[in-house]
Amino acid sequence: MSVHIGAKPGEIAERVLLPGDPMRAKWIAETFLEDAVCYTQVRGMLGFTGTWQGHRVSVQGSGMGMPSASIYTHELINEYGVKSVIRIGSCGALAMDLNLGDVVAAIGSATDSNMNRSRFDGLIDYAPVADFGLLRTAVDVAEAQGVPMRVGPILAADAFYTDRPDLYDALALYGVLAVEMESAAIYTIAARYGAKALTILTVSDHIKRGEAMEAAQREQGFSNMVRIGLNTITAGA
Ligand SMILES: O=P(O)(O)O[C@H]1O[C@H](CO)[C@@H](O)[C@H]1O
Ligand SMILES: O=c1cc[nH]c(=O)[nH]1
Repeated sequence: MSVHIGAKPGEIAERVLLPGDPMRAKWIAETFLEDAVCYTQVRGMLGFTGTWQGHRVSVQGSGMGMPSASIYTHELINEYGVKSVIRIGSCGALAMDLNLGDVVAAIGSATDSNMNRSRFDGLIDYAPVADFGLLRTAVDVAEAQGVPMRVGPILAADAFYTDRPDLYDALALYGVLAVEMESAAIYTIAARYGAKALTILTVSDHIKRGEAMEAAQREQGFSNMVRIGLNTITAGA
């Protein structure tokens, strides 16, 4: 096992979906995967391996925020040989033409996190971006599924509750679609260690309009996103 994942060598697939919420990992494993087996319960951050249409896939909770997501991304790639990860998350929309339940793929991720500033001594504003191949596949998969998927930049924020909504307004002026809390770290760590990463999100809240999804809406919206994630990560397998 690694420090934070209780799997034995070989128990985790090379392709991993990464929801923030460990209970979403359980729901995905139980709802979509065949023969799913739980390989870790360390800190309650559940992980499962099963098959999707005959292809081996794992789904691992990554927690909330970049410090937590960094730990899981680092250990999956460096301790378990994971080659590609797709974050499957919820987000708050900034763009006025996004609605609750819409699916967003993050081409790149602005961040207010200090993690990358300290990596580059504050001298470079590194641009965390999605793997182009995964993104291109996801666009094709979403189209084939008939699910409209918006592709654009997002913000990975350290704080869920912000004192600076004016900064969100400014980011929206620059085309930033939505806010979540992990993508910049996942993109950066995947790039650093030679793995592929993508973030696909469902709009659970509209930050500017003050709207939030009902529980029933979440399940349907999240199902579209999970199928896009599974079909994308197993494409060409
Ligand atoms: O739905 P998940 O994947 O947890 O993602 C979003 O939800 C959490 C905040 O409620 C943060 O982790 C944010 O990024
Ligand atoms: O508003 C939101 C909704 C989901 N996730 C976030 O980080 N913010």
